[in-house]
Amino acid sequence: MTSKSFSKISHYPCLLLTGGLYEGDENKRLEALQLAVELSADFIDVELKAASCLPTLVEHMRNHNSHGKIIVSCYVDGTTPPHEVLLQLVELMQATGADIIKLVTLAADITEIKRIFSLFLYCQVPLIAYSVGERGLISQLLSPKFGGFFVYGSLAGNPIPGLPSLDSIQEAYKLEHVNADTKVFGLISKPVSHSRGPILHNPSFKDVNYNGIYVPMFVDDLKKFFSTYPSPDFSGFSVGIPYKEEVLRFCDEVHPLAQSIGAVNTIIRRPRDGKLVGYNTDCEAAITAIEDALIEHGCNDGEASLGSPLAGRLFVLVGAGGAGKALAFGAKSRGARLVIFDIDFDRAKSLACAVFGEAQPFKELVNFQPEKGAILANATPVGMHPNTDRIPVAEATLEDYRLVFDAVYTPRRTRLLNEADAAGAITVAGVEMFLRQAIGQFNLFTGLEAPEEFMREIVLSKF
Ligand SMILES: O=C1C[C@@](O)(C(=O)O)C[C@@H](O)[C@@H]1O
Repeated sequence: MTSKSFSKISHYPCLLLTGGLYEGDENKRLEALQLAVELSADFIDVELKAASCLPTLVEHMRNHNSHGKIIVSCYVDGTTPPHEVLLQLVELMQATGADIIKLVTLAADITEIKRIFSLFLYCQVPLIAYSVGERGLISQLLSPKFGGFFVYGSLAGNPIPGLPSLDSIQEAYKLEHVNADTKVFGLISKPVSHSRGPILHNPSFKDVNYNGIYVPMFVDDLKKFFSTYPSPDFSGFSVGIPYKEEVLRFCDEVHPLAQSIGAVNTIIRRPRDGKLVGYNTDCEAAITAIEDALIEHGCNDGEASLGSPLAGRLFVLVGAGGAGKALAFGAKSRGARLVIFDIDFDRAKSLACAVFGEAQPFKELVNFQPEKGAILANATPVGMHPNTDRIPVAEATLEDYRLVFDAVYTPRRTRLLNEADAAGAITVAGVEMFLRQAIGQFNLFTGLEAPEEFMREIVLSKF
């Protein structure tokens, strides 16, 4: 059976079974493994390619009264093979007599990971299975939920794409608490590794004793993603760049505020019917952060009697994408007057039209001189890590703004905020919006009240 299934597998065109990086002599390899036995190793990892040495190794273990376990491992080069091929490979590895088997693939798309998760149902010995690469990260982070035997992490100072760091396994993801009942939440974005969401949401779940995990999901194709992971295990999502607008099409229902904004940053899978319901928590997050800062600085004069310190003020918005739309609708709802700039003038015009504002060509931004007391809001990624020396407006124009807000939150203090500060403006950092939108998401994800002080503490100490 073994040789037959091996020949079937090796005929799969993309399946190259590599034997790790070892290129030396097989006897030397066996000697090293035997030495591991003599040193009382708990686990001894043997490449599938070298599995013919197992009888000798097992004999050696018996002679040394070893209680170590043998892991037979295999790295599949290329993209994750089809389900049947993976199953045959698992069978082949089981047939070596391994105590534990370990299968590693390279994920070209996050949807491939479903095939990895399904292996845990079939394998008769403990299984370690994961995909490396940024798109494969959930295979490791969710493996304790689906039945994986071990999670591998990379050492500090030596990051490996797709392997979580050992620190994050404990500190951020708290994988020791993940089990079959854990509800999965994730940030759908591309790129995704910049997000601080996991550092904030996971400890907050723990703080209120909620059995959930929040993971980065590098998604290339929304349609494929939602059709591959329709299970109630995947209970909710944050939505990041570039998907906040496109994702509306995949929601069964959209909250009226998100619908009028035309952008969703939060999705809940409604437990009673499995429907995906979209919300926007960015809007209130950004606008209340700006309002609170104005009030704190005594700027609730003039038309503030209308209910908001933004009422009647000029609100200059740079960027008319997902975050920009949320800011524009929020500012409009508070009675501000909007001027909108976007590199795509048509996009600026259509947003301006929706909020009864004015669109101006992007090239005018460098010379745009606002009236005194205006608000400037950056909703573009300009200035975001790693391009931290960039600034979306000319510095000379900053002195007339009363308040400058930057939606970018990595770094915490952007060049725009530093320059605005120097020019005497009140500044509101993107982390404040990030924190508030996350609090809104937490409430929707869990149905519980978010531990706001605890979350603020994390933002202050870890961001
Ligand atoms: O814009 C953001 C930031 C975010 O995408 C992140 O990077 O964690 C998460 C989203 O919920 C939020 O709307």
